[in-house]
Amino acid sequence: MLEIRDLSVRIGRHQVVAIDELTLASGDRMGLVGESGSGKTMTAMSIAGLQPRTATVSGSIRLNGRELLGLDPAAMAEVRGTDLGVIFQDPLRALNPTMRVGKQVGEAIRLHQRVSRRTAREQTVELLTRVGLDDAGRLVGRYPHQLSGGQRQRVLIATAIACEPILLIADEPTTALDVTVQQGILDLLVELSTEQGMGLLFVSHDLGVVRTVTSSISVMYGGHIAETGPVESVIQQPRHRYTEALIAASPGRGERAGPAQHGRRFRVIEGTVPPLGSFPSGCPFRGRCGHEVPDCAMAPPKTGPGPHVFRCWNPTAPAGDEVDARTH
Ligand SMILES: Nc1ncnc2c1ncn2[C@@H]1O[C@H](COP(=O)(O)OP(=O)(O)OP(=O)(O)O)[C@@H](O)[C@H]1O
Repeated sequence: MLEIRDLSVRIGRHQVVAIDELTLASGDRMGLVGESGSGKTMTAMSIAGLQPRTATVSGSIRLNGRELLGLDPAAMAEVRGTDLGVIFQDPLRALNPTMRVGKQVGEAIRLHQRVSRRTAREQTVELLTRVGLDDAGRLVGRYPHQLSGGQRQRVLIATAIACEPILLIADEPTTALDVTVQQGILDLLVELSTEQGMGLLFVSHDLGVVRTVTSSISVMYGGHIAETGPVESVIQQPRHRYTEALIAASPGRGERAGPAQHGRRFRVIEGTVPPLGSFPSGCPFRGRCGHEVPDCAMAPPKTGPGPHVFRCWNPTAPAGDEVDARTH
């Protein structure tokens, strides 16, 4: 459904994206992960034709066989109103502050279907209810600033899926939201993708979040794709040194951070190990910490030889080692 080949994005003399190949099958959900500045957003924006004016994009981006690169802005806007939906981190910026939310969603519906304003209004309420907004009938009359962050993101999702796109690009859609509403939005994206057979390209720096949403991961590093694969095999057996470092930097080895880890215990052990990448994947201290859990979350060191301090998630750790995960 999405086929990217030889994609290059340059800003001035600086090449910020260089992707040989990236593909997504119909209805699949892929996470695009990587540290800040690795080129995730620039890749996502280039697919949607929303890259900065100063950027030069070349190569090939095909959506359902149709080449997107080279389309004029009007044609690209039409693609965004039909086959492609886009949602961003900051819904307040993406929504029109001067227009009631009902009208914004209604316009997105009317872009796609020739229906009367009245029908569009009815469909708007249905759509807002579908994205989990209770009392949609009342919310339609509000302006974006009169909604909470979570409600705004749901409105933006409703706008993006109004045209029943075949691909939804979601760039850090929950990063700006309170942790208590994040999971609801993530669940909604998975649900919509499954129900509508909609592909999802989910951009995030947070492996834990990606793990709960997507089935595959592409790891970006310095504008390149370092590796691609099913989400669990990339996390459990990273092939690229950079992926290992990204996992190490992620709390609980890709597990969700925040309340989900609250109350879990870990032991801190120290030791010297060879430089990153030169020991086999898995825990170099397996056995020494006194437990053998199947998914030992021992994180490899970030760089160089030790000594390194390891945090070992260990559900059977003795009472004395109990630590609140959130404070570490
Ligand atoms: N408008 C811009 N003008 C010039 N350079 C830019 C612009 N936007 C991004 N860049 C550069 O392009 C590179 C890739 O940026 P991009 O925003 O795609 O990274 P990212 O992986 O999405 O990071 P983050 O997670 O912080 O959003 C970086 O080197 C960044 O400095």
